[in-house]
Amino acid sequence: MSDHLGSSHDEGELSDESHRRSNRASSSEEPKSGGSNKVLESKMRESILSRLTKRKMSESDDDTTEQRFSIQPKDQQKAKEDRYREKEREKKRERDDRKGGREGDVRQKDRDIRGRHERTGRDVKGHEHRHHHHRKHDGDGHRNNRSDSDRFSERDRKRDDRHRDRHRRTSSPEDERVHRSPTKKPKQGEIAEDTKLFDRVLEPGHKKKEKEVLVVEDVEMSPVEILEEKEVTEIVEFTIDSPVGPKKYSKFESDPENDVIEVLEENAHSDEDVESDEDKYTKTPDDSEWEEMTENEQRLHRDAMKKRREIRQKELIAQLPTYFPGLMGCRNIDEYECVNRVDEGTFGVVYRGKDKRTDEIVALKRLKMEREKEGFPITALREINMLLKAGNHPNIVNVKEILVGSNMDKIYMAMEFVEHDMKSLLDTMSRRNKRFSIGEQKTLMRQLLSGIEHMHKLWILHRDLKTSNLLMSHTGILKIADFGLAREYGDPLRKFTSIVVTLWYRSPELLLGTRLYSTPVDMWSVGCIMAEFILLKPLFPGRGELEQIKKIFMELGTPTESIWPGVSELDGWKTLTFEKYPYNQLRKKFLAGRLLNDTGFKLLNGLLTLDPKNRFTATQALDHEWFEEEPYPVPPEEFPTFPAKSEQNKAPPPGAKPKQPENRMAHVDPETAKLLKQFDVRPEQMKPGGFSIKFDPTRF
Ligand SMILES: Nc1ncnc2c1ncn2[C@@H]1O[C@H](COP(=O)(O)OP(=O)(O)OP(=O)(O)O)[C@@H](O)[C@H]1O
Repeated sequence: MSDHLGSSHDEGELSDESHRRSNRASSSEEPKSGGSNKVLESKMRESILSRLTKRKMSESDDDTTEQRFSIQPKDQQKAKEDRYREKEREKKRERDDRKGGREGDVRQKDRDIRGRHERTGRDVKGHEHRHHHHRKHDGDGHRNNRSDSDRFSERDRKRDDRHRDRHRRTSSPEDERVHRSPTKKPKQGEIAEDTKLFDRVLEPGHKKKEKEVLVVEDVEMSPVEILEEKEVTEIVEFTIDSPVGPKKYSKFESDPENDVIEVLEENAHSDEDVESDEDKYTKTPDDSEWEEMTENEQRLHRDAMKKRREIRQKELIAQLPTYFPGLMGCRNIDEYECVNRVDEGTFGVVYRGKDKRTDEIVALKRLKMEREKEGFPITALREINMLLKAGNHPNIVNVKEILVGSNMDKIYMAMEFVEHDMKSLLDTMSRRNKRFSIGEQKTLMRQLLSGIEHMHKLWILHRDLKTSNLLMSHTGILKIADFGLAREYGDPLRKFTSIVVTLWYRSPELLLGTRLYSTPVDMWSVGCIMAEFILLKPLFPGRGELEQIKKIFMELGTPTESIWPGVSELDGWKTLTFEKYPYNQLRKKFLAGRLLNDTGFKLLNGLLTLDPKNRFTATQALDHEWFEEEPYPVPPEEFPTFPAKSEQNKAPPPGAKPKQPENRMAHVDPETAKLLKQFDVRPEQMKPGGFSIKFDPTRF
């Protein structure tokens, strides 16, 4: 052997040189003829032999350690194969010994096989080749050793020791890190390399390492070479256990559990310096190994698998996203039937709807979304938010739910339906030359102030109080609606826009451009509304901001620093010059006390105070003596009832024949007709009482 190696070594040096030359030739020059090909072939052969020799010299004198090249002397190859067969038989006998009862059969089988081969003159190469292939693919040898150290033959141990020494000499520190099991100490009779296959699987950098695998040019696969080759780093296939049995993953397949397994294995062993008996069984055996195991080993494996499954379960649970149980889904608008359209304001269309489940009548306000390009409009969000916050009061309209339409740009707010809006009511009364009694005025004012006091206590500014945003039920209950401009305010005040509140109800400080304002802006509006309750028409119907402020100063007098400290600091005051109007002409508007007595006027004056700091708060107004004197506020239920405009387009009584329904439908465009049908609105409901139900399919 050493002779052979020595000569090979010499040859190898020469071969190396010729190999280099042949490489240059093959890379830069095309072979000119068949003769040169032969020369190249022989040079390559020499080169290979030289590499083989070098390797053998540097690594070991054991012929079984260098097995990757099949170009070997035939007798040497034969000798190896014989040794391999013998060793296999030995192992088989050991296994059979353990199995006891099966010993005789196996030996007989072994004899049979040997006899058969002798008879046929064939060696067991085919079989061994398959076996080698199998081993290469699943790291069988490693697992056999790991699962039962007794299976090591004396020879195996010696060889592994040699191999370990060699590996230590040749491998880089990084390789050592990769090959050494970070969590296990090798047991006596068990070598560290035994764990390396799975260590590589579990090693976070193993995939990277795979790329560094030495490519072995096997011209002819030898069964011996792979058995002995402990340095094979290419993991072609590995297994993970599952409750239904081992599962195989090719390295080329995506392994969904791979990452988890890595973590689990690390976790499972990180705090264990000493390998416990159980650890040996955490690696899943393949089918044949499983069959070879004793019952006890199988039980230990099952326990270990169970433990691993539990850890894996915990890991997976820890990866689940946070669940937010507070969010409820919205019902669809289909759950309601549209009875009729009530009105359209600046921010939305309001419909009268009926809950199909409960028959409850509600107001469905469709929030305007179409101008919103990015996400849910902030105005709609504010309105929902503020109403949900403040709506739990008898004088604030109550929101029942939020509904979605056919898509996300159709959002509806279902509110309690309130039959009248104050503006329409006042118009009707004015037309009919009717007025609220003083008791009724007091009732209305007390309800309004009560709702506002509640709102302000919640730090909410309405910022759009006006008669059209006040609703009145058949039972005389006033409700504040339309929180589309409502905002939460704080202390200290934040700057808000001054372009809020419908002009006629806008306070002088807003008109003069202040951005630091608070509840007094609402109280000014309340003063305007109180006057409108009495007069049945707006108090300051300006046609523009300038006219609006002028009208106010004409009635209440142009303020000075002594009347309103700080007025001269306001932007509007600085830029405009106002005519000096004499102090407070308002009383004249109320027919010198016939429409409002002195006490009532004091309240009105307190609300319409120019200086916001001196303006009445809702609580001050509620405590005003006007409410304490006669005539007292009337109970709401004694309020007169009025025909509600929003209900005027009722369906005729059941059984009544619709007048020319076909003709009416004929004038409706197909889309509107479809909607009418969908929302159960009969054609005769379309134009009653001067009301026109105009469905806009693009909006609803
Ligand atoms: N809960 C309700 N019950 C009955 N009718 C209602 C209800 N809410 C609103 N309405 C009617 O719809 C009209 C418009 O409603 P709302 O004021 O909320 O909409 P808007 O678009 O904010 O209008 P604007 O800002 O122009 O006043 C009201 O004037 C009232 O007639």
